[in-house]
Amino acid sequence: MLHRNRMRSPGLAAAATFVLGFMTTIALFFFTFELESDKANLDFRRRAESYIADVQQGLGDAIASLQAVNQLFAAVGEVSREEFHTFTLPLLQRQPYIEAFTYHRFVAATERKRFEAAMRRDFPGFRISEYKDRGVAPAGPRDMYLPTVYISPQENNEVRIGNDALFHPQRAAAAWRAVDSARPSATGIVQLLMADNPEPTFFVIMPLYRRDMPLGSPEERRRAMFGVTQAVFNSKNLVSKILGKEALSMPGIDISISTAVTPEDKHLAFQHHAEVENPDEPQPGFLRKVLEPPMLVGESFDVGGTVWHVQVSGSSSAFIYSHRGSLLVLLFGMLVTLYAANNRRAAANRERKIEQLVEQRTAELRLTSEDLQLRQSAIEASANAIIIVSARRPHFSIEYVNPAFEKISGYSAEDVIGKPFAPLARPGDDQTGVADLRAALHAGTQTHAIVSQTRRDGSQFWSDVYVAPVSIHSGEVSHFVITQYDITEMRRYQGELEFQANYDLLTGIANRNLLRDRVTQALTMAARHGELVCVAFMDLDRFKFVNDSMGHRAGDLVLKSIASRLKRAVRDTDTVARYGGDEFVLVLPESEDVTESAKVVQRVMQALARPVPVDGKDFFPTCSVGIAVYPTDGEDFETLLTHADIAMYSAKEKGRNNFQFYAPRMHERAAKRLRLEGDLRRALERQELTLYYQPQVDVNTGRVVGAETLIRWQHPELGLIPPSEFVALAEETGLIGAIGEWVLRTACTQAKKWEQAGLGKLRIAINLSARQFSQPNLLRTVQSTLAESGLDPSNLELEITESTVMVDVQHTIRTLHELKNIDVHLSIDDFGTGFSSLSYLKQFPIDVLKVDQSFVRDITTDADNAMIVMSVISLAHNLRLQVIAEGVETVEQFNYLKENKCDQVQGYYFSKPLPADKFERFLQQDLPAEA
Ligand SMILES: Nc1nc2c(ncn2[C@@H]2O[C@@H]3COP(=O)(O)O[C@H]4[C@@H](O)[C@H](n5cnc6c(=O)[nH]c(N)nc65)O[C@@H]4COP(=O)(O)O[C@H]3[C@H]2O)c(=O)[nH]1
Repeated sequence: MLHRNRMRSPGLAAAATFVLGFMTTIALFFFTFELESDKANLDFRRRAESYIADVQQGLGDAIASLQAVNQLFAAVGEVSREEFHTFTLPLLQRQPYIEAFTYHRFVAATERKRFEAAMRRDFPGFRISEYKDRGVAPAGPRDMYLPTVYISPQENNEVRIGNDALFHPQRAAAAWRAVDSARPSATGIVQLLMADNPEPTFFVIMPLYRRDMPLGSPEERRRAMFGVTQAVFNSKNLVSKILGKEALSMPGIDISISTAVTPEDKHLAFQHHAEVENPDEPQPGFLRKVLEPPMLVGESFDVGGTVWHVQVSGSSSAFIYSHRGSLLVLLFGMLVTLYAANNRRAAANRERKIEQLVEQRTAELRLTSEDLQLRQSAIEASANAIIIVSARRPHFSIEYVNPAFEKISGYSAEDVIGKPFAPLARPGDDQTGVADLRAALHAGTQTHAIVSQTRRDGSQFWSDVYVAPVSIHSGEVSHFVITQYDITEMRRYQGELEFQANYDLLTGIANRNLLRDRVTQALTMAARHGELVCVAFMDLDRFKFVNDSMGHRAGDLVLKSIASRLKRAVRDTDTVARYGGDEFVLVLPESEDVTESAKVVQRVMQALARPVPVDGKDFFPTCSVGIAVYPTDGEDFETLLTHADIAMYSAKEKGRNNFQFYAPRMHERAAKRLRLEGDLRRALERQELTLYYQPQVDVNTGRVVGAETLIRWQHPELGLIPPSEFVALAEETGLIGAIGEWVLRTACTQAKKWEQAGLGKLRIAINLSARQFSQPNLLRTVQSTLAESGLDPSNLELEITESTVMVDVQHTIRTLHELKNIDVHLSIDDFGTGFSSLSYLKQFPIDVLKVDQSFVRDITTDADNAMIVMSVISLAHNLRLQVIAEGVETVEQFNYLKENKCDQVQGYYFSKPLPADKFERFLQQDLPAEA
């Protein structure tokens, strides 16, 4: 990957392209350069050779002209000066590079004078001369002279006439060489002795021989010689004219011509340097020097016995001119290279960006793919139903459902794909939620609604439906994601919670919360319409006994039954509420007067009074009712309820099973009761409770056989309080448990003391409350107390009221048997007031029936009561039970009981209940106790 990235580096790619392009360009450049060089060389060589040929030709032509002059002399013999001029002047015009043609005659020293004399005819003062000190002087003496006779053009050259050619060594040499060889002979470049401007000059000399003389050898030729013709050339002009302006203006071409008579005697005949095209141009650098190898063509040829060497060389200007193509190639190549490199870099950049983009997209796609898989899995795994519906297809048809949908609705994906979303498809569905969903789908907005739906099996379920619009590409909504939360359970639970918050779970009627609401509502309405509202507080009489002795299940049954009776007994507009335990509240709104409300309450009480069958036996519920009326007894819920409660206690105090309207005075009693309750809690520890004992007398012997223990409360402020004022309170508050144990312990201990004191074996009777009797630890408590006190169990009698034993007969039988098993005496108290049946009585392992004092009270005046007492005594005896009558106050009562075989009696007739010490004295003084 790293390697690939490196290859994709735009810089490297560009560099590689540049190097490749550069090398190609350089190769092309060199290739083109080579071609150009070859061509330039070729051109140069051709041109140079052409120049050399021209020079050679020109020199040849010049010599040919001289030969023509020489031929004139050969042909004519003696040539006059005019003929010479006539002949040579056209030649000079035609070949301007020839400076002059001359004719010279060999003049021996002997002939000098004659010759000079002859010449003076045309040229006065003529003398054979020579150059000396930049001037002309008569020639010095020598054997042979070769003076100029004719010179063409003569004008301006007359001074040269008579000049001895042999005076000049090079010319002399050339003259003798020409004579000896009979060929034209050229001097090398010589310096004209007379010329102000020392131009490079050379002479070509041709010999003239006398006719008809042998010329076979140099000697013969010397003998035949009489003169020479000579052409004077200005080599610079000569070459310039031969080559012409065109050649000499050729840039980059240097021409150099030198002549040499001998290799040592070499002179420059012509020198041409190419013109510098732009003198300001910098001099060629190293590269140019390397690239511009010198081009050189040189050739030597013979001109009249002189070696002419022509050398043509190429210069830089010729190079630049020649290598324009390769430079263009180089320039163009470099431009193309740079362009290509730049393009490559841009392309590499683009490639890299594309690759990066592709990699990024690939990574994104991978992530997206993983992300999609995760989301798909999440959707599949979701516990909630997820449905995707099309926003474009008609009826918002379903495109996808997840497994949770299938599980919740019972429909498979195949069932619903392509079909409309069910709640929307159900015609006539007037649920508000469905309407909201439809509206949201049509509007392309999100919403949430709770709707009821039908499962495949037809069952209903509730779902919280969320609709969210989704757009895949454009901003247009393409789909909706519908999420369904099955809230059936939650709603049920919510319903339950709401129900629990407002209704009593056991009975299903209103609880305190709802009661408060209903009362508050009723009060608001009543205040608006000037009506009354009655609040009736009902407390079941003796229900706690039912609950404690028969168990909670039985108690619950009773409460349910009571609640349904109450519901049925009132109007729909009335409220029946369970306030707690066995307390119920009736709210009777829109009452016009209290009499009407009182009638309703009475009707309710009657409805309640019917027996409730519980575990095969009938419970006869009664209730005590307190009524508070709005606005007289209070204007708010709390006040009305408190006052109704107080009135209810008043009803209880009035013997239960009645109703009382609240009266302000009740308040005091209620307050007292409250205070008593508080004081009673502390009474035990403050030792304010005390026991009184009432003697029980054997009817036949008249002796005290036992004592009933009756509790008293020595209140520090209220004085002695009878049990009727606090035992019920102790029952209701549960204090009876501790108080009962204290009574049992104190009484047993007291009886043992009396026994130990020699007052005889008295049987101590103790009242057991219903709550005590129903307590599971009763047997253990009795056993331990007997053990602690040391009292013989047979000396302990436990009194249980008839109503208590009848609450739960099975429990009674079981408990009584347990107590009987430990040899404790058992008696049924208040017999005749309850609803005992004979069959039950037979099952109870009891010893004594205690006739309630209400029967005894009228025994002598009320035949019915007398009859009842007689029946009870008879019944008891039949069951081998003893009978004790309580509340015996008169001798008549005693006698009647005695006549009717009552076994024992108890009452004020013998003694009121006495404190222990008094009872002890009573035993000692009034009746001798049975030893
Ligand atoms: N008018 C009249 N009354 C007579 C006569 N002889 C006895 N009495 C009263 O009759 C009640 C008999 O007790 P009970 O029926 O068991 O009725 C008792 C009993 O049910 C309950 N009680 C008393 N002490 C205790 C106790 O220690 N525990 C429990 N659970 N209840 C008790 O309180 C009730 C009332 O007790 P007391 O006020 O002591 O009233 C006693 C007694 O003082 C009479 O000749 N004429």
